[in-house]
Amino acid sequence: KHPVPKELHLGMFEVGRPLGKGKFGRVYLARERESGFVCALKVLHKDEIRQGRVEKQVAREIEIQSNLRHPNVLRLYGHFQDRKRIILILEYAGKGELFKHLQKENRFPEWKAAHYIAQMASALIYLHRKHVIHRDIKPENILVGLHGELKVSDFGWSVHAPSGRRLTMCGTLDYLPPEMVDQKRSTKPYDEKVDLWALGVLMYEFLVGSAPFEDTPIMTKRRIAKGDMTIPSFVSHEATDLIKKLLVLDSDQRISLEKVRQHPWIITHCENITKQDKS
Ligand SMILES: CS(=O)(=O)NCc1cccc(-c2cn3c(Cl)cnc3c(Nc3ccc(N4CCOCC4)cc3)n2)c1
Repeated sequence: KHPVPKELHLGMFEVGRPLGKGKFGRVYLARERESGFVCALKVLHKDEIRQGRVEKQVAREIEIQSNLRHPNVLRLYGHFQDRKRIILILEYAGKGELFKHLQKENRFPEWKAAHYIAQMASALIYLHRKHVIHRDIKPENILVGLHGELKVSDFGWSVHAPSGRRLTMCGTLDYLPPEMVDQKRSTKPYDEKVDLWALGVLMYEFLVGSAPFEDTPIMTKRRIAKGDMTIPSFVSHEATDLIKKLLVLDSDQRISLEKVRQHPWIITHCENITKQDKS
């Protein structure tokens, strides 16, 4: 067993391999000495946070995520800091980034996509009850637990894989709802219904393997504002029906999360999930 270099020990933790790295820091596998508890440590560098002028956002994201308890929301157990760094103690998601799984499989079979969408609907129902709007639902911000369960993981901090990610990734427009794309038209900046639109984009991407409005940045904005997308014929009628009820330009007309969970497409594929999880 190779000794972990001294400087990597953060007091009570033994720090393991890096899991991912990005703009504001790296994520490491770690184990808490006393208990042997395995977790992930996200190390944020204070000077980079200061440069990025995102101190308030970091505080808010920590505040939000530490108060959340849901099987499909990645836990933030705590955080601590030393002179140079802020370290977040996060739940370890045993199967890594959903984005990687989607990339490898191209697109998911309908039963798997339905299970994932049902879990996302449960997570969003929980978040919206706590008045948290995720605002950034996309495969890159979702991790997979050891038993294949989804974990909404990014409350403001996207961590990028060491390996190449989709170029459009940083600041992709694909998931933006019309009310945020089309400034003049937007009466209210946005409310929790932006997560419903994003859930529709996510469902489309799971089933088709690409986002519904994927195009050049200019064209993507135009197509989102018009809801200009085509659903391939290999997508089932029930799935097509649900996508169309989520990707509705008028946010007030979008299907509710409760109705998503009761939709025939979800029911036929997730007999047990919806009954079990009444949270
Ligand atoms: C190439 S990749 O799949 O490793 N992606 C790199 C990457 C980028 C950003 C954040 C993470 C990340 C963050 N995590 C947090 Cl926060 C909690 N658990 C994880 C967490 N867990 C994790 C669990 C397993 C794996 N493996 C599984 C076997 O195949 C190689 C990847 C990776 C990450 N990963 C990983």
